[in-house]
Amino acid sequence: MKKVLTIAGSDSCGGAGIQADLKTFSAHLVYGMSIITSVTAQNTQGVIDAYDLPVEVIEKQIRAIFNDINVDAVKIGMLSNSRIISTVADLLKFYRAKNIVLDPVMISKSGFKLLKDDAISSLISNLIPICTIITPNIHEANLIAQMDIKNIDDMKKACRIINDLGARYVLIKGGHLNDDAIDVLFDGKGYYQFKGNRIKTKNTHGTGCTLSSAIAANLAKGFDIVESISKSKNYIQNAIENSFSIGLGVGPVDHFYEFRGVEVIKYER
Ligand SMILES: Nc1ncnc2c1ncn2[C@@H]1O[C@H](COP(=O)(O)OP(=O)(O)O)[C@@H](O)[C@H]1O
Ligand SMILES: Cc1ncc(COP(=O)(O)OP(=O)(O)O)c(N)n1
Repeated sequence: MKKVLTIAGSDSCGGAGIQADLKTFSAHLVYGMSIITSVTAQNTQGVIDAYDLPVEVIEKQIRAIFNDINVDAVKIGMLSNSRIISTVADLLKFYRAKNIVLDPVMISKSGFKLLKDDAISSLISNLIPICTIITPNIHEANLIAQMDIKNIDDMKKACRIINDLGARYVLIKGGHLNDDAIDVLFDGKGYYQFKGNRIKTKNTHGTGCTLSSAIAANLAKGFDIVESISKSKNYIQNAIENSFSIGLGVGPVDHFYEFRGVEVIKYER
């Protein structure tokens, strides 16, 4: 059994954060473990507040896992401030963690800041160089690459800039652009596009968390990066297709797994 760890915040309504990650791990038949960094009071209408755990408590959780268990992949989600970021980065380096998937969570869909403004530089200098893959959405990629992404060509350019910051693989998600939901991967040499049909729904709570956790699960299982993303893209497509309303606002995606394959286009540099 492959063992996958999420280091992220708790979402009380269960659609994003730790809860989405663990559901995704279970659906991928890997054993899920969790380090909670922050507790959010959150529902389908938005994030009401967030309470960070002391770094000492986060450190103890990480040491408890790595001192005992062989971790096959790590997904990183909400780390809200620079102290938490540097603590997590130092410990992952110390334990030589492998298959690190960094979802650089910055702001919820409802507009609540899940990462302090002054911590973005710490994320760039401490976490990007140690991750295997970073999975920013358009907004996050804009802030990291200092760009204003409007189309696929801009996504490719931002991928290159973020790759230069030290991320081995960069996957920029196109969920927030119009038209098809196309995600762009840069592997340092060439580009791949992962194409999804845009699904007309308001229920997209937890899409980013789910995609990054699925990638971590697939990397843990031994798939290469392109296969891991392809399978995960298929998973999120199904999850959004089956999303549903549970409250008055943005409902969660669901966690079914059915592999149908996805169109992948490879580009030379
Ligand atoms: N309406 C949609 N239809 C199909 N795929 C979507 C839709 N919205 C987002 N996605 C996909 O979900 C994944 C998460 O993307 P995104 O929503 O941009 O991330 P985040 O939750 O971090 O903002 C990506 O693969 C993206 O292409
Ligand atoms: C605790 C917590 N972590 C991350 C998010 C962001 O989730 P994401 O899938 O990127 O998008 P939304 O859920 O905000 O739509 C979160 N909300 N809470």
